[in-house]
Amino acid sequence: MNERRKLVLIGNGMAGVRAVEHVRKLAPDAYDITIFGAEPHPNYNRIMLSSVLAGGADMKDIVLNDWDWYRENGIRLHAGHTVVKIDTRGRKVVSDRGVEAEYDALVIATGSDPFMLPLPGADKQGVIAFRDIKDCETMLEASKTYKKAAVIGGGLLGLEAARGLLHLGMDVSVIHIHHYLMERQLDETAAKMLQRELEAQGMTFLLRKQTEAIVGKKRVKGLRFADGSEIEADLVVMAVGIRPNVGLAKAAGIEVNRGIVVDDFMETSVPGVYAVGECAEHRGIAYGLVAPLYEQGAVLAKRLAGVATDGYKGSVTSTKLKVSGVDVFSGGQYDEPPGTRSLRYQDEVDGVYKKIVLAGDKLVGAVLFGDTSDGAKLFSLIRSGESVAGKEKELLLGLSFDKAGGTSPAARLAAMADDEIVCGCNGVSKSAIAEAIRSKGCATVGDIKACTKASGSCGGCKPLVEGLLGLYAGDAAAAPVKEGICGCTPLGRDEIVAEIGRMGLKTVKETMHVLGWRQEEGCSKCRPALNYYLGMLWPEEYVDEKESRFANERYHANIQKDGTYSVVPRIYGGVTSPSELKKIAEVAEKYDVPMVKITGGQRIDLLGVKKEDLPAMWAELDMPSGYAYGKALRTVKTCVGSTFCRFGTQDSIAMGIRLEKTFERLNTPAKVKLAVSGCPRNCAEATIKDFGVVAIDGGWELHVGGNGGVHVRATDLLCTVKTEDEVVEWAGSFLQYYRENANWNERTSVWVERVGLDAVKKALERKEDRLALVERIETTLRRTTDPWKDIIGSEELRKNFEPLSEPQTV
Ligand SMILES: Cc1cc2nc3c(=O)[nH]c(=O)nc-3n(C[C@H](O)[C@H](O)[C@H](O)COP(=O)(O)OP(=O)(O)OC[C@H]3O[C@@H](n4cnc5c(N)ncnc54)[C@H](O)[C@@H]3O)c2cc1C
Ligand SMILES: NC(=O)c1ccc[n+]([C@@H]2O[C@H](COP(=O)([O-])OP(=O)(O)OC[C@H]3O[C@@H](n4cnc5c(N)ncnc54)[C@H](O)[C@@H]3O)[C@@H](O)[C@H]2O)c1
Ligand code: SF4
Ligand code: FES
Repeated sequence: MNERRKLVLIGNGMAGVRAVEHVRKLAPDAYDITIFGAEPHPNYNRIMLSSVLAGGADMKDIVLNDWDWYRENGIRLHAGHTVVKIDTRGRKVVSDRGVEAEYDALVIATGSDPFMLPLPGADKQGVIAFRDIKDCETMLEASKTYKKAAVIGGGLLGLEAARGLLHLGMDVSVIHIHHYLMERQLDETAAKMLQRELEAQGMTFLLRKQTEAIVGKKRVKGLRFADGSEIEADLVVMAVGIRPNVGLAKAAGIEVNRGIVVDDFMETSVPGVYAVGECAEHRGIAYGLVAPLYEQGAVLAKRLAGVATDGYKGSVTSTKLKVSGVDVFSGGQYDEPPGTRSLRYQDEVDGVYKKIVLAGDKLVGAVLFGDTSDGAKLFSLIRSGESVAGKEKELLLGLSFDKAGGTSPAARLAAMADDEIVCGCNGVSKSAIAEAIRSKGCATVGDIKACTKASGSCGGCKPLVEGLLGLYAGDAAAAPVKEGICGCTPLGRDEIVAEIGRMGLKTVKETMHVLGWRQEEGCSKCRPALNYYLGMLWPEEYVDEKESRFANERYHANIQKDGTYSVVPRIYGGVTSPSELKKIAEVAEKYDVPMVKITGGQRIDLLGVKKEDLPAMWAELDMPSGYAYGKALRTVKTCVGSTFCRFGTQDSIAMGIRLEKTFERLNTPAKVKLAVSGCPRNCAEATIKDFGVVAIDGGWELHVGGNGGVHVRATDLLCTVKTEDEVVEWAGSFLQYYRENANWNERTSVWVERVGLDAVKKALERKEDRLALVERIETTLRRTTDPWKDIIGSEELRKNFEPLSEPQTV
C-alpha cells in the first residue's frame, strides 16, 4: 500500500478547512493531515460573528467542525499555534510553541488581518477590530460597562458591527470617510436609502470624516477628526478593510504581491506550496467573501487529490448586508463605468430601489434595496453572461411584480430556473436543493445544510431554502420513496456505478466518503456490493478488499452449520480421472473428512473440514478451487454428449470443459452456473442454468436467465449459433454484460426478468459490441489467480486459518 503523503494546512479558518473537507472526500487515504490554527478554537463560521453580536446566534452555534470532527477524520490539529516559519527547502513548518511538521504539500490559508489605522492612540484599551471570536467577546463584554461606541468604516463589516452594538444597547456612531456608505458595493441612491433606514434604527452617521487621533488616557475616551471636531467613545471598532496575511509566506521567499500570488491551481511560486482564501491573490485579485474562497478550495482539493480540474478562473461576486430589517443586495458591476447602460426603479414610498447594469446585451451588475428577492436570479444571469436582450425591463421590475400586483413567494420560487444559485456562499443551485428534498430525504433546513451546505455560511439564503422546502416537501411525501442499495445511502446501484466511474473513485472507503454515506463504515449489504462494483469497473488496478466479503469468500470454503467447512475442488465439466479420485480419497481419509458427496453440479464435496486443516488439504489435493462458496462461476455441468451417447449431436463435454476453463475464477454479481447438453433431450438441465447451451443439428442453442432454486425459472432462448467459438464469444459477452449491469447479489434469472430479454439481446446483437464485452471480460480474467494456491504460498494468509482467528462478522 502507498504511504500517505503529508499535508499541512496553516490556518484553521473557513477557506482552508473547507478545502481539507473536500480533500478528505475525494481522497480519504491520500494524506496524513496536520492543521495549525492561531486561534484556540476549532474551525468556526466567522461570518456569523455579526449574528452573534446582533443576537441572532449563539457562540456555540457557529462551530463548523467541532473537536470530534478532527479526531474522527484523523486530522492532527494544533489549535492555538501560530506558524512562525516555513522552511521550503526542508519542507517543514514551525509553530511559535516549537512544534514542527514536515510536509509533502503545504496549504497556506492564513486569511487576512484587519487593517488598523495607524492613528495616534490606536493602542489604547477599547480600540479593537472585528475579525474573530475574541473581538466579538470584547464587544459583548464592553457593552455591559460602556455606553458609547464608535465604528470607523461604513462598509459591510462596519455596519454589521454597528448593528450588533446597537442591539447590545450602545449608542453607535459610524464614521465614514466617503460621502456615502458602502461605496464599494452600492451607488449613492441605494446608500442614502440605506443610511435613512439605519438612522431610523438608531445609528448616527458622520460622513466625509477623517479620524486624526484616538483620545483618552489608558482607555479610549473619544475620537478627534481632521476638521477639528471630536466625539466621545469608550469603544472604538475599526472596520476599514482587510489586508491579506502574507508575512509568513513573504519571509519564506514565496512570491507575494497584495496577496500570496497563486496560479489557476492555487499553487504559489514554490512548487508544492499552495495558498487559498483571503491570503491568496489570483489574477491580481484577493477576495474577501466566502463564495470565491470556497470555489478556490474546491479546485485546490481536486489538485491535491489528483482529480482532473480546469482550474480556478476567478469569480464574479455578490454581497448582502446582514442587518435585520434592511435588505441590500449588490452583485457584479454596481457602478456604471463607460460602455455600460443602466435601468433604475425607485419607489420612495415603499423604500424600494433597483438598478441593473448592462454591457451590450448582457447583464453585468445589479443593486437592490428594499426588495432583494430577485437577487439570486439576477446574479445567475450576471454569472452566466447570457443575452438578456428584450428582457431588460422585465428583469428590472422583476418577478415580484405582475399585473395583478405581485406574485406569491411560492410562485416566484417555482418560476426560478433549475440552475439558479440559491445559496451564493456555497454555490448551491435550486435543483441541488430540490434533489436533496425529493431524493435524499431532507425534511428540514438543517438536513439541507448537512446535505448540500446551503444556508450554512451567511444564512442569507435561509428563507429561500425554507421556501423550497415548502414547495417540494409535498412532492417528497407523494413521490415513491427512492430506495438506495441499503440504509446507508439513498443512491441506487446505477447512480453509484456511474459516480464511481465519473469521479474515478478507487476504494470502498473513498466511495462512501465522496458519495456521502450516512454510516461511515457502511453495512454488510453495501460493503460487498461496492467491493464488487469497484472490482468490475477497475479490473486492472482494484485490490479486492477481503474485509468487505462474506466469511465464505474470505475463507474460500463454505461454512457449514456446525462451523466446519467444505472443500470442493474444480472438476472441469464434471469429468475426473482415477488418479484424481485417488488423491481426493486419500486426502479425505487423512483429514478424517466425515462426508464425501457428489453435488448437483457434478462435483465432489468434502464436508465437515476443520478450518485449520483447509490450507494443508488444498496443498495436498493440488487442484484448483471449485469456487463453490463464491459469487462467481461455479460449475459447468455436462452430459456425455456425442462422445458416448447415441443421441448426441455435439461434443458437450469438450464444450463444457472449454467454457469452464475459459471463465473459471470469474467474479460475478451473484453465483453463476452453466450447463451444456449434447442434444435437445437436455440431460444436463441446461434450461435452468444462468447460461445454458443445448446442442442441435449443426449448431447450438444458447439459453439465459434460468434458475433451479427456490424460484424455478426456465431460460429464455438468446440465440442459435453454429460454432464452438461463437458459443464462447456469446457466453463471454453475456456474462460481462451481466457483470456490468446487474445489481450485486442479483441472479441472472431476476436480472433478465427485470431488464427484459430484448434489452439483453439488443446489447449483444452487434458483433463489435460483443467483442468489446469479451475484451473487457478477458482483462478481468487475466488478473485472476487461484485463491487456494495464493493461500498455500503465503505465510501471512495462512495465519488467518489458525484456530484463534475466528471471523468476527459473517
Ligand atoms: C464579522 C464578519 C462577517 C463576515 N460576513 C461575511 C458574509 O456575510 N459573507 C461573506 O462571504 N464573507 C463574510 N465575511 C468574510 C469571511 O468571513 C472571510 O472571507 C473568510 O472567513 C475568509 O476565510 P479564510 O480562511 O481565508 O480566512 P479566515 O477565516 O480568517 O482564517 C484564517 C485563519 O488562519 C489563522 N492564521 C493566520 N496566520 C496564521 C499562522 N501563521 N499560523 C496559524 N494560523 C494562522 C487565523 O487565526 C485564522 O483563524 C465576514 C467576515 C467577518 C469578520
Ligand atoms: N455581509 C458581508 O458580505 C460581509 C460582512 C462583513 C464583512 N465582510 C467582508 O469582510 C471584509 C472586511 O469588511 P470591511 O467592511 O472592513 O471592508 P471594506 O473594504 O469592504 O470596507 C471598508 C470601508 O471603510 C471605509 N474606510 C476606509 N478608511 C476609512 C477611514 N480612515 N475612516 C472611515 N472609513 C474608512 C471605506 O471607505 C470602506 O467603505 C471584506 O472583505 C468584506 O467583504 C462581508
Ligand atoms: S442430452 Fe442428449 S446427448 Fe446428452 S446425454 Fe442426454 S441424450 Fe445424450
Ligand atoms: S447565501 Fe450565504 S449561506 Fe447561502
